[in-house]
Amino acid sequence: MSGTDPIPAASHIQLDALGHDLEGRVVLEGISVETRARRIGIVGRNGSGKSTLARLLAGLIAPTRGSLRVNGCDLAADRKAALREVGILFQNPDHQIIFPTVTEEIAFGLRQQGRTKREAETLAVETLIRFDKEGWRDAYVTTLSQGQKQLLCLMAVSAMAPKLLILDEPFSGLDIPTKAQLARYLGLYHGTLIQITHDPREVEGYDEILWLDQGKLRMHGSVAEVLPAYIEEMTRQGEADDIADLPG
Ligand SMILES: Nc1ncnc2c1ncn2[C@@H]1O[C@H](COP(=O)(O)OP(=O)(O)OP(=O)(O)O)[C@@H](O)[C@H]1O
Repeated sequence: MSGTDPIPAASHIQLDALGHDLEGRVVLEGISVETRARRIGIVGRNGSGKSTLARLLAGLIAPTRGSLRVNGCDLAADRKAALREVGILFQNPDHQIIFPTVTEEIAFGLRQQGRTKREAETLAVETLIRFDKEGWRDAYVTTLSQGQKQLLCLMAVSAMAPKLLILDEPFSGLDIPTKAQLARYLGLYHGTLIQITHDPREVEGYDEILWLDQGKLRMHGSVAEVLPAYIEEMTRQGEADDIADLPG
């Protein structure tokens, strides 16, 4: 990637007694957090509510209870603000990509932000150049590997220049070299980053960690405060056998 984005101010995230139900089940409850940290990790076991919190933070769903603001905006109510403030990368790029070619895919988000067709295409090409991928301009998405598709998603979201980027385990299915390469591209994103993971190693260098446990905020603090306690608890739970338990 050549060139870097200007460094924006850190995002202000405010969650106040946030709760969310899915199909009548409480999935998140009583989450209160205020932070301006630049690198935030959200850790927790499978089913602890991490992806639901990511979707709430991106304004893709509205909270059932409480409130959520990013840079003062209620993103679920203000679609324009959501497109300006937040980008999200999902685990499966096939759930994110909707256009047949690389340039069309990158241009789509820019069109959603209100740019003209010509502006969107110009910015899409500029983004490809910034990532040293100009050769991908007319490539068909079906010809890309999973890692390349994730890079396309990262380019598409970067083109929109969100102040907050949420990663919902986008690299979890990729091999180690592909992961490392994508992490390098990601290192050049200078906005606020929230990474969802169950693997504490992925967020070791982060500023703050939120630990979700069965839909509740178990801990919020520095890496040094939260990760050792999380690892100890995960090790303890690994020695038990709750995999057979079905939700009540
Ligand atoms: N559409 C849905 N309808 C009903 N329940 C759901 C739905 N999506 C998720 N859930 C439930 O909500 C809970 C939290 O799910 P969520 O995907 O947010 O957790 P997660 O921490 O991201 O899990 P994982 O690490 O496995 O992705 C789980 O018990 C899940 O079964």
